[in-house]
Amino acid sequence: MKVAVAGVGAMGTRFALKLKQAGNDVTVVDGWDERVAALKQGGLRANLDGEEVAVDVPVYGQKEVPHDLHFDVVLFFTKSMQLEQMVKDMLPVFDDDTLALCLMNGIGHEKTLEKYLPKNRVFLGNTMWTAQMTRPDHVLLEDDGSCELRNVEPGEPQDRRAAELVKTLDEAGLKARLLDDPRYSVFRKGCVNGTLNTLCTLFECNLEEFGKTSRAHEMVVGVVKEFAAVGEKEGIHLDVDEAVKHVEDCYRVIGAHYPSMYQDLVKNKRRTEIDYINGYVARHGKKYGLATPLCDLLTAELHTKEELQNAQ
Ligand SMILES: NC(=O)C1=CN([C@@H]2O[C@H](COP(=O)(O)OP(=O)(O)OC[C@H]3O[C@@H](n4cnc5c(N)ncnc54)[C@H](OP(=O)(O)O)[C@@H]3O)[C@@H](O)[C@H]2O)C=CC1
Ligand SMILES: CC(C)(CO)C(=O)C(=O)O
Repeated sequence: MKVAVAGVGAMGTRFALKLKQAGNDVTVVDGWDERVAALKQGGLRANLDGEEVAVDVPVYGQKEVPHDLHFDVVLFFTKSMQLEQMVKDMLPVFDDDTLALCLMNGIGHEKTLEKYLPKNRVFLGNTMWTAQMTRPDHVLLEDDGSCELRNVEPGEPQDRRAAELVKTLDEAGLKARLLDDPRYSVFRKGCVNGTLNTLCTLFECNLEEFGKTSRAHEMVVGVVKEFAAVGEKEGIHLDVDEAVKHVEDCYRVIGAHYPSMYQDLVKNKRRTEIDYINGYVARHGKKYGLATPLCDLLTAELHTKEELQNAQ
């Protein structure tokens, strides 16, 4: 499959590397100049499950992608606030049959994609893999994970193409699964990020350390209930007990991981994706007349921490 990975930080590198190693034709695109220069010089370099690997792929800066390239799929892995600009910059390479796949954290990304692309070419999901930039030229890829996706609009040929995408990702060792409802999956993943990313960033700890604290369960249940209430208004009937279990399973499966939001703010002094996670629930709760006190407070606290850290 001909794949462009648009946004090749930590997670984009995991997907690009694995897809390339499995024999796909992979091109990478990024907007961070230092990263692009490092990729052009040394390729995709990572510690992948304890082994140092370096793989050469075509690399383009976000503003210099040749318009005559063709891809079967563009896989978006920017930060949420960078997605819209990346979609606009990648539009010239979209042919009539190019698919857009977004597995990023955050709720509502399909709306951004649908502003620029026909709905039947928008594919959505999420990933439970972990990844971390160690330097602009190197990524750490450890832990077990998975990913899941589906076309947002049911029908052919997109149902068939979703199955093809899942097969390609799965054959690359990315443990892919075809979803029934991608928006359900995004809300369910939102529960993981709205609890673990946000709270581990505030408390500056990893998942396992947070999970061992005495009030962790109470906080997780409270936040998940707010995601479920907003989801309900948007036609998503989240199973709260199952979503809480999904969150709490992370303490065991990827306990040593510091969530991507922690990496952004605590490690790199970067702005976070909070407005697309708890912030989404807080904003939409207001719109639907629902009280979401925990998400309101967590969003305000994260922004305050960004301000105190002078995050860029
Ligand atoms: N990492 C993880 O474990 C997981 C990540 N995800 C999701 O995947 C998507 C992509 O995230 P991820 O791969 O973690 O992103 P990264 O943290 O690797 O970075 C993405 C962008 O942030 C900027 N940036 C990051 N670090 C630095 C730095 N040290 N100095 C300067 N700029 C920096 C760059 O963009 P620019 O310079 O243009 O601002 C870069 O292209 C997100 O939606 C995330 O939530 C999902 C599951 C797990
Ligand atoms: C790996 C996981 C699930 C941890 O919350 C994540 O999505 C992240 O780090 O952003």
